[in-house]
Amino acid sequence: MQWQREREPAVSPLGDGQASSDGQASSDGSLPRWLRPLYEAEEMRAADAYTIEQVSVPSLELMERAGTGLARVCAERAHRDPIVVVIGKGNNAGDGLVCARHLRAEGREVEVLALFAPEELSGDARTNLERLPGDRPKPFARERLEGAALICDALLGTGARGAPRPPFDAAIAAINDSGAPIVACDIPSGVDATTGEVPGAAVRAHATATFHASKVGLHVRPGAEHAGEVVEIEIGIARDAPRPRRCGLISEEVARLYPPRSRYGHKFRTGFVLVVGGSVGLTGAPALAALAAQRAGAGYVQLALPASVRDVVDARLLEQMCLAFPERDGTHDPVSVERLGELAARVGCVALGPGLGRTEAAIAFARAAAAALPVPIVLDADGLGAHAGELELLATRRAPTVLTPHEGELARLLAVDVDEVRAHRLRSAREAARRAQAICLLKGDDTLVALPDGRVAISAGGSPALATAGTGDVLTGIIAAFVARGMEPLAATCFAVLAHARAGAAAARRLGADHVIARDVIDELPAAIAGPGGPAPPAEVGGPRFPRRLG
Ligand SMILES: NC(=O)C1=CN([C@@H]2O[C@H](COP(=O)(O)OP(=O)(O)OC[C@H]3O[C@@H](n4cnc5c(N)ncnc54)[C@H](O)[C@@H]3O)[C@@H](O)[C@H]2O)[C@H](O)CC1
Ligand SMILES: [K+]
Repeated sequence: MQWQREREPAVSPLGDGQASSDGQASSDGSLPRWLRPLYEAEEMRAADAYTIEQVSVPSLELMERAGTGLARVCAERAHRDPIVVVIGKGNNAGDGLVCARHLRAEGREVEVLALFAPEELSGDARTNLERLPGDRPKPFARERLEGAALICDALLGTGARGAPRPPFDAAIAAINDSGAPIVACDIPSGVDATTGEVPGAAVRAHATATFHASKVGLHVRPGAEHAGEVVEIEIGIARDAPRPRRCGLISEEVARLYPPRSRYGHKFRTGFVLVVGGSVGLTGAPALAALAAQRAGAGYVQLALPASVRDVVDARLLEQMCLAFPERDGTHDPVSVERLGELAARVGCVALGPGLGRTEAAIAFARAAAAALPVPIVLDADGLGAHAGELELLATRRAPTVLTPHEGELARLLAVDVDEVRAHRLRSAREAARRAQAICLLKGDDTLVALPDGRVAISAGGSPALATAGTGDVLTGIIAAFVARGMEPLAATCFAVLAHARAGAAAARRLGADHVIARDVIDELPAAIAGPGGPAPPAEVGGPRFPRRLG
């Protein structure tokens, strides 16, 4: 298995192994089927233009459907009147005007507040201004929001670039200050639809009615925190219009790629994981990663530990094999890399880094081990720290690499400030993936899984209970197990993110989100991996196999 590089056979980390059997496009740079496509602004514009030009659907018709759906979402959420629709001057404003017309037609009291004079509106928006029955829009003023039962934000949509300029910024602040429920038209004004970045003022919506399909920016923080509930509105975009190629939401369908256990498999073949880490005082992390790997389906799990901590870890683990390795300053000695390489030859995946420590020896060891190991690795925790500012070192590896940083670790890897990563999560994850020629998983409720070619899988999240110590080690163990079982690295990483989130949510339901600890997440893994339908054993392991008698 190799990364796609010049001069090397093109084997995509997206899962060509499944491409033929599952019919999943991947090697051509499109998204696999188990990612639910998310649109960037430019991709949505292209799909829009295709529908208008190739299928001859008038742009006004698309706007009509968009505004009709938006009105439904507003009506559902406004339990009294008046509803206030605030408009800018582009097509987003046009959708808002259609929405206002439909709400008035239903007998709702609707006030339209405009930032611009009618002659400044775009063509379709102006047409819909002319079609608006009743009162004309009033110039926007903060006081006019007082008493609003609901505000519809139709200021800026996918056509916006950069921080909202005056007068948008002040209007956005006033909308947020009003205290009224807010429904955003397509995207909360101020959120970048392509990146989820929020470079200035941005509306904090309770719900977003987004047209055709969801946008990237509604699922990546900080934009995701502004979106509220996301409602997709069908507007009749042509079926064969260009589809997104860069980002998608990890869907339940990825679970189908989890390989069934063969009746004839022995413990090594059902997934052999080696956890390399541990140091004096840091023994829990490798133990958690190892336990998680085995619960996630690895048939055999070994731990390579510095000699003096071996017995400590061994006393906690029954099913996993703990090996003692040469030690320096309480952690692994770089001299042991050669032995590690020999050991790893039979291994399906190495989890490198949990509890390794940050001494000079640890750093030298992690770098040498990552460079030398000829098998897939998941690099976590101190294994990542050892590569701070040196991501390029990983690009020469000959087998897949998965990096699993949180924002602070990614900042150190890229040698930038953590605020920079926080504000540009997509860009940062892509940058690390490109420089390391690796999969870069950036943790968060909106976990991002970036590939070197810029494609990104995004987690739908929903598991705040995972914000507790040790859950990162658990995630590392799950990824390692899935890779060791033979899943392609991207599918393995994404399914691990999904299973981890499901397990965290299940543990929270059982114990309360504040009381979940990492071990509880491991306990929930079997059900989380099996999914809502329960485990699906392949026919060949469906029960005892007795010979059938004829006659
Ligand atoms: N298929 C669809 O999804 C459909 C979408 N529709 C709606 O159209 C908008 C996109 O419309 P567009 O006219 O391209 O852009 P906007 O309405 O977002 O506004 C652009 C407008 O704002 C100015 N501008 C840009 N950036 C800034 C800034 N930072 N500060 C201030 N002003 C800015 C720019 O100059 C323009 O004048 C989409 O979101 C949907 O709501 C269709 O109606 C139906 C099909
Ligand atoms: K908007």
